[in-house]
Amino acid sequence: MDALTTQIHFLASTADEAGRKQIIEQLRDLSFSLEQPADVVQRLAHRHLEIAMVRVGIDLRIFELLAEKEGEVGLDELVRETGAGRGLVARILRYLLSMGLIAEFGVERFAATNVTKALAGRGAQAMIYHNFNNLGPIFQALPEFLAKHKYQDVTELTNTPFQVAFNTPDPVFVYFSKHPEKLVHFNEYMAARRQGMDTWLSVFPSELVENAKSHKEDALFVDMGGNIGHQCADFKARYPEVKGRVVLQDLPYAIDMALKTEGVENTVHDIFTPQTVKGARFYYLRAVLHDWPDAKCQEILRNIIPAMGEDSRILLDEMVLPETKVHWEAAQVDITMMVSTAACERTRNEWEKLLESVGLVVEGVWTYTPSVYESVMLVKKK
Ligand SMILES: C[S@@+](CC[C@H](N)C(=O)[O-])C[C@H]1O[C@@H](n2cnc3c(N)ncnc32)[C@H](O)[C@@H]1O
Repeated sequence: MDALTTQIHFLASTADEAGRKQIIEQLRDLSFSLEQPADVVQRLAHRHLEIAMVRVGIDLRIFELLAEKEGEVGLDELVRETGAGRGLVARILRYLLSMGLIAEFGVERFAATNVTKALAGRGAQAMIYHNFNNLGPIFQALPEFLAKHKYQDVTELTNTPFQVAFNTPDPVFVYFSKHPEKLVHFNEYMAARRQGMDTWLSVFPSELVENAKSHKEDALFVDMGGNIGHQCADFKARYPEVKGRVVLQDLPYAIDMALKTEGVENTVHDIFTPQTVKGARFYYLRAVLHDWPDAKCQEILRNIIPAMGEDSRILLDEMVLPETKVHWEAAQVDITMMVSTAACERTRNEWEKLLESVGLVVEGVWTYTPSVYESVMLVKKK
């Protein structure tokens, strides 16, 4: 077994990202194939507990305390640093260890693993908080919601498990506009989620940006629904010399928190109103259309088209799902979109149909993540 493990570690260390993910999937399937029915139940039935305990670990800074040290950390030190009860800390550590989230070196001696270090990161922590605090109650409401609606497609923005969970008639973004404090973690996660990883900027042909015939006063890049402006900042950093305005657009609650990046204009704009920046080279929307059902996407796109000049292109930075064998990371985001905004992730066919319905066509697609199929689509008027 040890020799096999060494070999697998070697294979993974020499594989590219797609290969590494494939190894993880094969090992998962191998592990599942060894399970008896009782193992399956034990693995699945306590899934809620895992994220609750990870949140507790984050609240107590356990992952950071372990990750900050090079070597082992004793139970007494963790008790002292967290200020929590000794018995409680010991039980939390026992659970985290049993789930493979930290390492143990003998009695009451603990250390960080690569998983611990990941959970010590701000972006990962923000995602855990958002999923536990905001998505948790929605997932809890899902089974009864579906039963009540006789398992029909979820298509109405104001009739999803989200409204049940948050006891509101408002659609998600209206609700969060009124409760911006609930989105702090989400915004932080959105900003951090691709740090150090490939983004659309890694795969999109740079000549299409560099050859833009922009003047200083023309708009080069308009990031619609750009949240707090991390994509604008990345774009500016990647193309510091290219002339043209870089404009961030979002709702007031996001713009109020926006980064102040030199050369980026932070502006309030509602995607359901006509685009006011005319003739921009690129209207960029990342993970925006996946928040909306088709009819709403059509509305968003129809509000951009009149502003487009001959050279204008829409850049959709979204998942493009394959027709078969969708990876679980993508499938879980698809369900998350359904339960909160009656929206979905789309296949290439579905994207093309949606775009065609408003007179747009896909000119090119560049994919930059193997498991979630994140891709940038270059879109023009027909
Ligand atoms: C899933 S987030 C994506 C954020 C950003 N594009 C990214 O990829 O990091 C969707 C964004 O759409 C924004 N949004 C929602 N409704 C909007 C509206 N009516 N007008 C403008 N922005 C909106 C939200 O505030 C949020 O920042």
